[in-house]
Amino acid sequence: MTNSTTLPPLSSAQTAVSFIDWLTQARPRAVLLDLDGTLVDTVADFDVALNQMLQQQQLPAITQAEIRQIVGKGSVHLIQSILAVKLSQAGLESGPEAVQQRFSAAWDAYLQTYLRINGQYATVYPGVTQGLQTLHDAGVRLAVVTNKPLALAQPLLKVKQLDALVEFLYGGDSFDRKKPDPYPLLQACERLQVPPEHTLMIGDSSNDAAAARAAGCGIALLRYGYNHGEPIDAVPAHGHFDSIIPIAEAVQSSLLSV
Ligand SMILES: O=C(O)COP(=O)(O)O
Ligand SMILES: [Mg+2]
Repeated sequence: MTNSTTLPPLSSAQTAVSFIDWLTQARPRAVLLDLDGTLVDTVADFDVALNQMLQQQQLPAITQAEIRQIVGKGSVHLIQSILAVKLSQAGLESGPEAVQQRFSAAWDAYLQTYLRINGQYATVYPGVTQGLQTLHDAGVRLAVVTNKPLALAQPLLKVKQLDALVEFLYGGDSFDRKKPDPYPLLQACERLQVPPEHTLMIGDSSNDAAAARAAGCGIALLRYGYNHGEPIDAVPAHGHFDSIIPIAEAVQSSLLSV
């Protein structure tokens, strides 16, 4: 079997065929959804919370383009990476010890601001509400599996009125392991009582793809998200899409066909 990292990039035409093939055979009864870069464009919220923290730390500001490259591996990774980059840009010691020294104060400042503004500047991507409604109406079970901490992810889903369509949410701190580890996806499948081979993960990054692949789930990737600043079409998946709507419609059709 070919290793995922050695698979060549798939063209859109190839992935469209392989997605239909996967759907025909899997007829998915559950869909797991990533949050940042998939359901909600959260970069503008991150912008406010991170720059408030950096100002307090007397470090250089961060741009939204830089944020898009770092989001997706959880908040601890986010703060640590940004402290290292900005300490270095300021010409200060930026090794792990220097980062660790500032981490606690930076984390507190970041969370305090984020909790206050959560969802105010972030926007739900076009097609998300309609796509989730289509899946919900087709009887597909929905859950969110994000690397964002629960304390931020839960209120965000509520404020964006996406919580009614989703049965539950696992955050980056729900378990000891987070994506790209398959563990949170496997836990979600177990709770939904749908086996991974009948479950589709919809995400925006190589993290989501790796977790889904290791769990044995199908994987559909969205091109509008972050993917750590790398081109998403180079990440092997069952399909690459510009909106959740065609994904939801294809899932719905696979369940209707005999
Ligand atoms: O790292 C984060 O905070 C967000 O990650 P997500 O893309 O898994 O929602
Ligand atoms: Mg994401």
